[in-house]
Formats: sequence, structure tokens, C-alpha cells
Amino acid sequence: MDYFKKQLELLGTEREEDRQSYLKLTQSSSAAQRRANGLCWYPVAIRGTEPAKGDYLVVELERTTHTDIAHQLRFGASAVLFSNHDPQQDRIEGVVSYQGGNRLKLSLRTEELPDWARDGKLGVDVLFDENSYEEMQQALKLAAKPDAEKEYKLVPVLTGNRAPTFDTTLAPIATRGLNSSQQEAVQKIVAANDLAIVHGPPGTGKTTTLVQAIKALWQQDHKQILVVAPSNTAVDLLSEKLADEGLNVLRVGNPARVSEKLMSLTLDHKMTAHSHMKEIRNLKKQANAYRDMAHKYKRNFGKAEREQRKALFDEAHKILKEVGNTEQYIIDDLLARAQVITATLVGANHYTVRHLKYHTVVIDEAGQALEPACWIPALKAQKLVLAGDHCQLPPTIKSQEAARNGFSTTLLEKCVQYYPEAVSLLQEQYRMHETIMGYPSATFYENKLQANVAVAQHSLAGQEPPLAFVDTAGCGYDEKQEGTSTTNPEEAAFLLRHLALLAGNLAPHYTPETFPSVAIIAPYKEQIRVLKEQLEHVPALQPYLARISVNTVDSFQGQERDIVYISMTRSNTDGIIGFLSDIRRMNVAMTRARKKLVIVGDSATLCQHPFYAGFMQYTEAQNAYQSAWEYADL
Ligand SMILES: Nc1ncnc2c1ncn2[C@@H]1O[C@H](COP(=O)(O)OP(=O)(O)OP(=O)(O)O)[C@@H](O)[C@H]1O
Repeated sequence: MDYFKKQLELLGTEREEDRQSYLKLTQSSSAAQRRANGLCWYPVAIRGTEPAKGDYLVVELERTTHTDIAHQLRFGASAVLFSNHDPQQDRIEGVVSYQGGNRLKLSLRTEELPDWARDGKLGVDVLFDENSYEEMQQALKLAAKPDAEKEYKLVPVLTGNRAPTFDTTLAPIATRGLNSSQQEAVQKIVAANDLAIVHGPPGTGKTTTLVQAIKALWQQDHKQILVVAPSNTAVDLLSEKLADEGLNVLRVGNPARVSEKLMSLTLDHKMTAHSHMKEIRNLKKQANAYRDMAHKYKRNFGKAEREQRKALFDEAHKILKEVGNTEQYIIDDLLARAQVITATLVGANHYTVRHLKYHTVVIDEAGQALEPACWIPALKAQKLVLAGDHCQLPPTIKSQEAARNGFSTTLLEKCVQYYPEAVSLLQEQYRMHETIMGYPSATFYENKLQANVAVAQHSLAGQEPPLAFVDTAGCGYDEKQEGTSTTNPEEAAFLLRHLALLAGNLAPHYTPETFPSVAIIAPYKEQIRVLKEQLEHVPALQPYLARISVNTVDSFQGQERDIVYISMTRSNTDGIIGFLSDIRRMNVAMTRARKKLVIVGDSATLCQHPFYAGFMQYTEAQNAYQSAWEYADL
């Protein structure tokens, strides 16, 4: 089908761009630079080795210095072990099979560690993630087959060619603690024959709703459900909440967050606890003993010794094969017992579960998922539930060409457009004061959002108003171009003075520990750097540093804070607002605030765009418009 041909083309373009930017970042850089970019652990120490089935060796490594650097050595990533003596020659590729804290296990296709691993400093580099692209490509190819519709029931539905149907005779489902739009969503999910969509604006309890819906689905037919999301963090959250509801959850893959509750849901952990595990441990010990014996015969010994060596290795192999079979038995047993399997989109094809099919698949955070990645789980399902908010940030696309040609339009967005009748909009939100909610609701959600009574009027101590736009027009706070990014140091300084004033007003009501949480958000990375730097030098804010986080809009998606400041940064005479014109980014930024939202920006620049002009009108109507001039003596 042409539809999938186009998707394959776009995916190819994106893959190439992604690979190029990876190469640019790694090729001529030192281990220390790659380490700083999160692409390398260096140095690492070997903590143990263990043979695994299929001629693999699992090496456990620990990074001993620079342990606080964020990194991308995640479960499933392709990685390479190298020696600093000759990183081009002395290297061996593998896959990260476990990562937690400062330890990781690397599964290498070798029987024994090469000699170079014993001298010189060792490091591990993340390799470009070809595997995820391969899986996505594979899924698209399957869906593109001429008779795909016979095997994959959802293909015509998800490509807009066959409207979804619903069981209209379904009796009302009893749920506890849900509001009416959440209840309707659960009803629609259970009644759907092929597709249901949950549109969850900020703070509307999308996760709460999904968990209840998954419970209801299980109760309906006792069929195993696959629950997936694009990020490990989202999968972790759902896994925990589903387990809290008493469901038997199996988390495939490696959680991003280390928590005991979460670990107990993983396949690894459940395997360790399985009754057949003792047998495996004994067998592995035996295999190791045979290998150790074999190693005593060096390769350059005579014929008889070589034969002896081979016989011992063969014996070890035989045992490991048995280990493999027993492990498979345990895995099958655990899989069969799970009511819900959770994984990332690509993780749905993890070797332990890739053969499974499900009646229902649920994709959460579908607004953040690349379409080809959604096809991986979608091809395993008779019925799909998509949940997310296409009015918040779409997935990040590396290739501008692919983005221009539609790669950033998600499957969620398309399905909402094809089938509005399949969509349940969650309407009641539990986060924002109603004045903060008002403009996003009018612009993105047809004014349908309501604030739950508990939050509608909640505010900071001292009668602080919930909303302010502070206009810097005419102040001469001009933006500066920093490479591909933008800064506005004077706007940053003003924002921090404004926050310091607020902190002073709040101080009598709170201790530094109970002080409201604060986010300072800017759309540009360089402006974040400037804000962080300046923040260190504002004495009035020092007691509250632990309560203040400064970051880009994208990194705050899904989070909330009591107070949010947004530094709009752009201020120029041409009215150029760059990627601020992607108003979904602003939707995310504005809707992080619970009790107070302060936006600092230059109206003369911003108002060239109707979204910001409208926002200015809204703030005026709410009596929330201020000029920075009013703070001249700050
Ligand atoms: N029916 C409800 N009654 C009371 N509180 C609720 C209800 N539904 C959700 N909440 C509360 O609203 C908050 C947000 O819920 P949840 O985490 O499920 O939302 P979400 O939509 O997934 O969040 P996000 O906006 O980050 O995607 C939580 O504190 C939750 O307890």
C-alpha cells in the first residue's frame, strides 16, 4: 500500500539524519567528550562474567568515576566495549541486557573475554540505535503486504479506511471514583470492537482512567492485555499503578526508575523468584566449572589436550542449552500467568514476547509516539486503545525534511481526525486554578475543560493572583542569537527579580521546606543556561533553590509545579518568534502551573502571532496584564 511506502520513506529519511547526527557527535570526539554527552561510560571495571545461551557471554561492568552524568546506556541499547589502548581494534559489540545505578550488563557474542580486556582502561560506548529503526521498518513492511488486512485486522481502521464499531448493547460498567467523562471513556474503551481513543488534556486523570479501563477489560473477558508507551518512564508509572490495582503485571525490559515495587514486576526479578531457578543456578555452576577446566588447556598444547579442551567446551555447551530450555519454560510460565504485559513500543518486540498476540493493546502517551513505532504493537492486536493529547508536544523529529512531509503527525492525531466518534475527551482537570486553565481550554479544547472544585480557586498564601503576563515591550531587552539557540539575559535577570519579589511576599507564610514548588521554563536551551547561571547570584532566592527547577518546556511535559515562570526569550523588531509558533509547546508550558503562572515576554514581538495576541486579550480581561515598567525600581 502506498500509505506504508510513504511511511517507510519518511522513516528512512529520519534514520539517516539521526545516524548522521550521532556520527557527528561521536566520530572525532574523545572518550571524555562522549562521556560528557552521555554516550560513554569510561572508565569501567569488570565485576563478573557469566556464560549465556547461544554462545553469548554476559559481562557485568561498573562505572567507578563520573557517576552523576546522565547517559543513554539503557537496556536494549547496542553498545561496544573498548580498550583505550586501541579503541579501533580492541573492541567488541554487544547489547545492554541490564542497567541499574552504575552497573550494567553487556551481552557479548563471544565465549570468552579477549586478552586486551585485561590491560588498559576499558570503556563502553552507546552505538547508534539501529535496532529500534529495524523493528519499526519491519512492522511497516508487514503492514504493507498486499493481503495484510487478512492477518492484521486493524490496518484498514488505522489508515482511515474502515470506521471503528462499538457494542451498543453493553451494560453500563461500574467504576469507583471516576468522574463522568472518565466513566464515559471507560465505557467506550470496553464497548469498542476495534478502536477507542482517550483524549486526556493536562491534569485530567488520563492514567487513572486507563488503569480503571484496563481493569474493566480484564474483568470482561480475562484476556491478556498489552500496555505500551513510547518512554520507559511512562511504562514504569503505568506498571506500578496497574499493580496497585491488584493486576498481575509483567514489566518487560528495564525500568528507568529504580524502585523495589517496580523491580518486582520485571521478568528478571520474577525469574529469580521462580521455583525452577535453583536448577538453573546449579547447571550454570556446572557449565562454568567445565569452562574453567577447558581453559587450563591452552590452544598451543598438543592434539590430545586440544581434544580434551573441545570435549569440555562441548559439555559446557550442552548444559547451557539445557539452561536455555529451562529458562524458556520459566519465561513461558510467567508470561502465561500475566494479566497485563507492559513494555515500550519497541520493547513489545523483545525476544521474550515478540511472538505473542493480544486481543487488546493499549498505547499511552500516543501523542508522543512515532507512527511506525505504534505499528509494532498495533499489528499484534484485534483492538487498540490510543491515549494521549495531540494538543501537547509531538515526538521529536531529527529530520526537518521528514517533519515537513508529515512524519511528525502522529497516529493518534490522524485517528482523532478520521473518527471523532471514537474519541472520549476527559474534561475535568485536577491541577490548575481556573484562570490558568481558561486560555488553553479556549484555544485547544473548545472551552470544554472544567476545573475540579478542589483546584478551581486554589491559590498561594497571601492572596497571590493566579495569572500574570509581564510585558517587557519597550524595555530594550533584546534577544541574542547563540548558534542555533537564542538568549535574552536582561529578560532572564528581570524574571528572577520578579520571582525574588514574589518569594519575599510568600516568605512569611512558608518555610524553605514547605515553600511552593517552582518551575522556570524557557523554550531555548541557551536561555536555560543563562537563567541557571543568574539564579546562583540572586541572594533572595538561595534559601529556595531546592524547590526551584529550571528547564526547557519539553523536559516538563507530564509534570506540574505550584508556580511556573515562563521566559519567552524572543524580542526583536521583526516579530520573528521561531519555534514559539508551535503553540502546542506553549500549551504544555502554561498548563504545568497549579496555583500561579507568570509569563514574561515582549508583546510587540509575540503579538504578531494570533495565539499570543489572543492571550494578551485574555490576560487583560482577567486583569492579569502588567507592564515591566511597573517594576522599574526592581
Ligand atoms: N476522578 C478523580 N477524582 C479525584 N482525583 C482525580 C480523579 N482523576 C484524577 N485525579 C487526580 O488528578 C491527578 C492527575 O491524575 P493522573 O496522574 O491520572 O493524570 P494524567 O492525566 O495522567 O496526568 P498528565 O496530565 O500528567 O498526563 C492525580 O493527582 C489524580 O489523583
